[in-house]
Amino acid sequence: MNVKRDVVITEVALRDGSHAIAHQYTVDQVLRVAKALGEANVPYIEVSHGDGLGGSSLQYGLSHTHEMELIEAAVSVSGNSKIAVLVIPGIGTIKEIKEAANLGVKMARVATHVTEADVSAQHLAVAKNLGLETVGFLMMSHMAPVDTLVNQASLMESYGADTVYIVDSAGALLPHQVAERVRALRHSLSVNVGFHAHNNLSLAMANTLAAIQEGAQRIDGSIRCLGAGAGNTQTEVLVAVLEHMGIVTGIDLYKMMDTAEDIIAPLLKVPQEITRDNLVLGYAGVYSSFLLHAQRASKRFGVDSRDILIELGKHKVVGGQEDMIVDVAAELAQVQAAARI
Ligand SMILES: C[C@H](O)CC(=O)C(=O)O
Ligand SMILES: [Mn+2]
Repeated sequence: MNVKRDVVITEVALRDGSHAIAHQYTVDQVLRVAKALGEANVPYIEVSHGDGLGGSSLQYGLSHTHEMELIEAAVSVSGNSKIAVLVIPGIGTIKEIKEAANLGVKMARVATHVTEADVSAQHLAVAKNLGLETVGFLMMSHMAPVDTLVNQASLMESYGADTVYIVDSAGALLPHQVAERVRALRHSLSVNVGFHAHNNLSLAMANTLAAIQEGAQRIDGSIRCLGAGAGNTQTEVLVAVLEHMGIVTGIDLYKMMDTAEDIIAPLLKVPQEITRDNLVLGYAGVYSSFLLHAQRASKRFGVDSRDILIELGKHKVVGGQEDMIVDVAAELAQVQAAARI
């Protein structure tokens, strides 16, 4: 169905949601989810390991099924919806972008830490040459002042990004901070501005609306909130809210609600909630995908997972430093044991 969309939504449950289920998606699950999202007329569906192409590893978590099999499955059933992939340079390589493009992927989102846009140049250029739509994805955007964010976004634009995203990886931004960031990018860039929220402080919807009100044209959502930490902006809820605001997404609300209830909910071992650990992710400004790693370290070293997350926040640890979680937990265990003597 061809419809003019005011806001273009990328559904991320099959990528960001992979963090929440420890990267255990099966081909059968992806087939069911991607088919249903296609029937609901979702414009873009992102499929990859939670940490992007090439993420399956001991450091980030081993996938149940190779992501190229999942991508191929999604492409085969998604109808008019386009399949997107995420890639973090250094974790994913040019080779994987080419492989994904050969499988029929239409959009590549190149993600870097908010101060490291320069490492996206090569990956964006390759994706563009392959004819893919390109997105620059500035993770942990709460960690940089607005002028730095603008500089980094401009770099991504100069490398060929068709859209640059402000990514609130920790779910730490407040609505007025999102508004000022989107406003600044809209003022300085000629390309689209996007926003990706996490719901750790229960602000994903408010932040997303603030972004849209400031002119963000691309928005991420995850159906049933299936994303890292407390998940992302809940797609089906966003579709309903935007419909009330007269903003056209082109997505079928009833089909999304049914998919959330009948296909996604049964996948979840526990509902996506703002648990105390998720709340601390937002409160301490920690990368949402660190959640399961910190919980594992908590069990291993007998340290409260909240203490680990708060400490990681103080260290200003960023994506790619997952090994620091174990270091921090081990150190805390030592300090706490010494304090007990
Ligand atoms: C690789 C990360 O999970 C990307 C993302 O969704 C975020 O930073 O948030
Ligand atoms: Mn995310």
